[in-house]
Amino acid sequence: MICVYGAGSIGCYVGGRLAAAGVDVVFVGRERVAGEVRAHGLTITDLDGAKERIEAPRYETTPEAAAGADLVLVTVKSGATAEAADQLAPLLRPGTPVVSLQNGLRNPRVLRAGLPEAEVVPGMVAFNVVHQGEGRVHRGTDGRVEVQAHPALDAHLADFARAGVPLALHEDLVGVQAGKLLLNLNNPINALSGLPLRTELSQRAYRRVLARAQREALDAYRAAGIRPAKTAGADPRLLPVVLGLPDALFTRLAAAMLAIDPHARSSTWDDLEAGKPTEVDYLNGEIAALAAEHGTTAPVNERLTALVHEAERGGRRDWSGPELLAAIARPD
Ligand SMILES: NC(=O)C1=CN([C@@H]2O[C@H](COP(=O)(O)OP(=O)(O)OC[C@H]3O[C@@H](n4cnc5c(N)ncnc54)[C@H](OP(=O)(O)O)[C@@H]3O)[C@@H](O)[C@H]2O)C=CC1
Ligand SMILES: CC(C)(CO)C(=O)C(=O)O
Repeated sequence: MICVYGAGSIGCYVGGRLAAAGVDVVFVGRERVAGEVRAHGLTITDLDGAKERIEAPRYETTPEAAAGADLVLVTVKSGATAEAADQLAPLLRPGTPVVSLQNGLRNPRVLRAGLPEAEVVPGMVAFNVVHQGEGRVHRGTDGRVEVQAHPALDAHLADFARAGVPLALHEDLVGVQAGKLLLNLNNPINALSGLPLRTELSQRAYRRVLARAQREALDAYRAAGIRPAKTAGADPRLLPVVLGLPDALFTRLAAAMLAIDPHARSSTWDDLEAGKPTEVDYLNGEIAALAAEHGTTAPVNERLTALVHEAERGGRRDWSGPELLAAIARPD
């Protein structure tokens, strides 16, 4: 049995694809989602027009449903990882593979600390998923599920491939996570803009904010000896340059970056919209922390983190690009 622990957008999508392919999946999550799934089943769609239905998925709301799982996919937001590990620790057999399918850099470390007897495997989801209510989850971009190669996963690879969510294996995921984080530095910008991702990224002023956040991240990575992998098909060092191009040129040269469902938004926007704390401390906040650890600073990422915390407390979520560009240039 595969357990999806923290089944929201990503968990329902990946677990739903597996369940639709006949894999034995148990979803563990909140009553809010369980109620939807009980009433409507689970419907999985994507930007290519695919649609799958799971009439009666097994969606449970207590940790005990994870007991004895052969594989656990952790899909809680980063702030809930330590709690998830504490809940899973007494329930899993030693050696159970536990894959973190989360953004940021530090979740695998947190899981290892809380689950010393499990085989924790770093992973990452490169595509966007929107939870549309009534048990519907929609993949709004292309992208793969990336994981670190581990023998404990071998028995499951065929299931993921058959389900249409093949695991892309890497010898070392740190560079892949660091590359993905460069894209996730856009999460607060998107959330603060109040716009869908495609509309936001089509505007140069927002992209210039992102480019600045990425330059700080690249400096912090260099100081920390982290080599980010190719991201969105590009050398990470070129990303800020491409983002800074005028709109007409960007639209032509970086069409792949705009191949996003017109309604898709960042998971940080989802959290603000739902009135929940965001993951920003594990995204832009992680870059600020990494910079500080290595004796430099990342003021743009610090400022974006602070603005998202203000938004969590009811602050503005309708920043225009030029306003945001001015705000990151200004000290607090
Ligand atoms: N959504 C997206 O497009 C993408 C997201 N990601 C990453 O994937 C990860 C998951 O994101 P996403 O699916 O959007 O998050 P969601 O908030 O949609 O889903 C996580 C779910 O887990 C629940 N949860 C939290 N703690 C527990 C617990 N201890 N036991 C059971 N359930 C729990 C949450 O409930 P509650 O909210 O009540 O705490 C929530 O329903 C994040 O790291 C995110 O950054 C990566 C790529 C794209
Ligand atoms: C796919 C992407 C980059 C979309 O913003 C994401 O990871 C998120 O929303 O958290």
